[in-house]
Amino acid sequence: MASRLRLLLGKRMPNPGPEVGELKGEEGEARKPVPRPELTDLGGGSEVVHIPRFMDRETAWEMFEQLDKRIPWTRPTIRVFGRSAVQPRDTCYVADEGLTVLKYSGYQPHAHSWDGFPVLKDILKAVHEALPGSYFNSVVLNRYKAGSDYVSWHADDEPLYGPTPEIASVTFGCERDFLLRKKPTKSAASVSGEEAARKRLKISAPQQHSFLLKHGSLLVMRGHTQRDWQHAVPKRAKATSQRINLTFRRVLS
Ligand SMILES: O=C(O)CCC(=O)C(=O)O
Ligand SMILES: [Fe+2]
Repeated sequence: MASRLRLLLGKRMPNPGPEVGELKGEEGEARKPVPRPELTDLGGGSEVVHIPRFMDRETAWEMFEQLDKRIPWTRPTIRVFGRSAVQPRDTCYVADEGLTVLKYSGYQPHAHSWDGFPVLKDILKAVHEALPGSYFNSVVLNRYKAGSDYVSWHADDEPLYGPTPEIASVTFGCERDFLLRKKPTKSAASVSGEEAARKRLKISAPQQHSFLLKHGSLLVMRGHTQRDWQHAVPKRAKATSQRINLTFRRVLS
């Protein structure tokens, strides 16, 4: 499967070329559209790259099946605002040996070895090929059983990823909205009392961006995105089937 994926990915890489549909063959006939990365500059040194057709649908479904069946999914109890709660999605963690341990919301996931999961090695390889110069050594996996599963607003800003983490997110199965919102600035967060009430009226709603993450897509967050922005996959009543998402990260040594 790895070589098939490589072939598919070899055609699409991130030199912004002409728009889809603009390409012409030698005699001027339209050639097959080339899916190109869509870059969103969030400002302040944060950016998002979205490649909706990173993988072809069929390969992505094969991977979905393997991930669904083979990954040792768990639904751990975590701590949110001082309270225990069952995480509203299944999860798993795979990482190189010897890395600093990951801990979030009072939960320290067991770091499984890549060796048990050839499908993850294939996907990691494809991500590395699609993003020359990037390097990932761990992956957080999430499985959303239906639209009632979600991930709430957060940033993946744990110190083990350093000040400017790059996070590459690959999606399989049911499409879901992925939202980004700007963290409140210090000046807006520190105003209080009456003045705050007055000022609050003038403070505009945080900047937001929304991406529809489809089956076989890749979304990359870079630069200061984790420092300055939060992201979420909210509940969606219309999402009736399973979604699996992999976020590849680099733990610094
Ligand atoms: O499921 C997604 O698209 C995002 C998951 C996520 O943000 C995370 O695992 O930190
Ligand atoms: Fe995240």
